[in-house]
Amino acid sequence: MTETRKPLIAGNWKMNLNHLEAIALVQKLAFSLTREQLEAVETVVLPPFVDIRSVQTLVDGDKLVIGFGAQDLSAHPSGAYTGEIAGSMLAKLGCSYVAVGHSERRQYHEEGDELVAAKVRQALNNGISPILCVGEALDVREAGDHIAHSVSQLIAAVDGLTEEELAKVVVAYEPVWAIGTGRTASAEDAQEVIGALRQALGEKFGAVAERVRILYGGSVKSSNVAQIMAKPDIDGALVGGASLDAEEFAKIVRFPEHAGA
Ligand SMILES: O=C[C@H](O)COP(=O)(O)O
Repeated sequence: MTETRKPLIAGNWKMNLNHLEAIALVQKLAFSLTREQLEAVETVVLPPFVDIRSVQTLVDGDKLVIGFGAQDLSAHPSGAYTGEIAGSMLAKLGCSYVAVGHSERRQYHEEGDELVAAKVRQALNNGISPILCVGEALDVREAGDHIAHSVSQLIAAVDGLTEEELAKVVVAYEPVWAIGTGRTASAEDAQEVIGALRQALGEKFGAVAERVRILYGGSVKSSNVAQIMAKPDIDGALVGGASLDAEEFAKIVRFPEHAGA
């Protein structure tokens, strides 16, 4: 974490919580966090598509300083793509962020680098910041190829962007072996890869790389977030399981207060 990039904690709910449960969780979150805490650490939830309208109504109605977004979007702007959701639809709902290339999409829906790049493009075309997920599976890490693999996924997805567009992208390094397993990468392991991602962006795009926020994701909890956030290139966390519990998620957002505890 550095002074120049605002910390971002994003909760990816995955396929959990209906729209009523979504309202309850966001309300609890708003009660648990002060305006100062929410201004110090950008706090975002990524609910399932069907919850977004309800979350938008609550956030707008109560003027909450909580952002929201989606977990995926179509690579196409509109048309005959049954079941897909366009970036323009998410923008109309007030989404600020959308996860792109999550390993669960790459693994279960066979999303490759080309599709992920097209989704990044659609997000940016609609004024939404993609949270671009990259990261290696266990076999790749054991072979020692984790940096090359993650850098390659990153560069494939941002190739062709302008510097101004890149500045709006959020990157999330999520080693697949740490997702939902309770096995967190050490802060040093996360910094190693995230530092390499920033360096690769610097080599390709120049100084704007210092403005890009790069998050860590994979079994982040209130008990480990502070040590992860202490690393210089890590600007936040993409939280899965722990974001489904409002109190635990609020504790993660309050990481500056329990740093060193
Ligand atoms: O998008 C979030 C990540 O996949 C991390 O999930 P997790 O915190 O449940 O390990």
